[in-house]
Amino acid sequence: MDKIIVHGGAALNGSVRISGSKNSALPILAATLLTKEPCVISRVPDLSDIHYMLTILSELGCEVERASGIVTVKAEKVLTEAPYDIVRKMRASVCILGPLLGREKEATVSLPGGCVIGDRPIDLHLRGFEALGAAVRVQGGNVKVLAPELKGATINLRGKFGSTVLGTDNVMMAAVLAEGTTVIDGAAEEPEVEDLANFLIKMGARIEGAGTRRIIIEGVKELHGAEHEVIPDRIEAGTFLVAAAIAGKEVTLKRVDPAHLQAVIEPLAHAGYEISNGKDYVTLKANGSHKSLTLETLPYPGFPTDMQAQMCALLAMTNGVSAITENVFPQRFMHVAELKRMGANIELQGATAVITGVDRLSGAPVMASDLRASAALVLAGLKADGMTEINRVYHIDRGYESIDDKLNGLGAQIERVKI
Ligand SMILES: CC(=O)N[C@H]1[C@@H](OP(=O)(O)OP(=O)(O)OC[C@H]2O[C@@H](n3ccc(=O)[nH]c3=O)[C@H](O)[C@@H]2O)O[C@H](CO)[C@@H](O)[C@@H]1O
Ligand SMILES: C=C(OP(=O)(O)O)C(=O)O
Repeated sequence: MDKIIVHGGAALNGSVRISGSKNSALPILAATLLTKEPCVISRVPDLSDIHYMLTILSELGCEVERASGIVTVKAEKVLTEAPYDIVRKMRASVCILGPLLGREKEATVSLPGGCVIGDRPIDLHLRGFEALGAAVRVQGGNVKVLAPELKGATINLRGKFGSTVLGTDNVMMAAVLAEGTTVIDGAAEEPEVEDLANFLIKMGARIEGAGTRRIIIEGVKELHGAEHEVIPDRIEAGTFLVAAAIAGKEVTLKRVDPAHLQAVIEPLAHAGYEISNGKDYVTLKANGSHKSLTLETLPYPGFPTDMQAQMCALLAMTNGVSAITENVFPQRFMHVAELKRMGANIELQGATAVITGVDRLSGAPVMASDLRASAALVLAGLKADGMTEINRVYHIDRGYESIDDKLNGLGAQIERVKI
């Protein structure tokens, strides 16, 4: 199990290339199950979650090849039951249900449990499958979906916390091969859903409205192979923007889509950071003094829950009193106790973190508890006095491609120690 040691105080300067999106690549790889023909996906990030997804595809019988960011999958024949040992390691494995149901009319995976960011039910996914005509059975920790035939339907995927990203992906992937028209109301509007739809359209699917709250799908008889490049990872990009705000002079993110980053750029600009962008880059200059912020996480195009922990780290070192309310996963505050161990002044009031900025944090041994919490600790360590030692780094490797090398390329002083 590796650990990361961040030596605080080094200024970040220069440019960094952002990888392809984890949260796009995962459902897109699952979607390759929808055709017997080969699919070629490029800009696939080298992450442990991607590795798990490729292992699941192999175990289901697909031929999988991977060479420097390009993955080829040929799903000539597929099994419909995913092995528990691999599925349990990654919650996003639930998104193989939709394509298997679409193609084989049945699928079984183990039910994802909750995780440290909170309860993570899949009731909305299942509601969508049932509306398409599937029977859902939960037994022995597995969920089985089964349909003699899938028929288009009107489905509302809005739950009490808003829509569901992977639920929208799952229902869309089942509906592309259903008979007739499916209307998904209350669909998630995240760019990753639109990216998946664009891939499905290249495969021959008929989909309109992805990226809006209403997606309309006309079922087709079969899909064919296609090539697709995954969109840039807006959460990795947002994380580097916040790193630049914490410890940067001038940092440019390359190969990004600035439109996807507005919810992070706007509050940073409001706080006083100088931010400019071109078609595929964003530059942040950390001149002058910066203001505290009041933020709340919301589904896209709102401020992303996947950026909340990193923003907490920045605001912990920003003068004044800030507040962040977590609406999407109200218990997603595992980073707070660890930031407090570094000297942050943060009080949790229900789902709101009230953060009183301090001048300096001090390095400490801290524990990564989930992906974005770990990223927040690395960012805090960039400016903390002394050494921050982050344990359980496997969390960070789920979602960041070489975060240590990329930050070191900007001037950070980070070591990865193999234990
Ligand atoms: C692999 C991937 O893309 N992961 C992202 C995806 O997760 P994921 O798609 O799992 O998250 P959802 O959009 O489904 O969850 C949003 C909210 O809906 C609730 N909910 C969800 C499904 C359901 O059936 N019932 C229900 O009540 C959840 O508990 C949560 O409160 O979107 C999240 C919200 O932007 C991000 O934090 C994750 O990084
Ligand atoms: C919560 C995340 O991922 P997952 O949904 O795969 O747990 C994330 O990417 O921040």
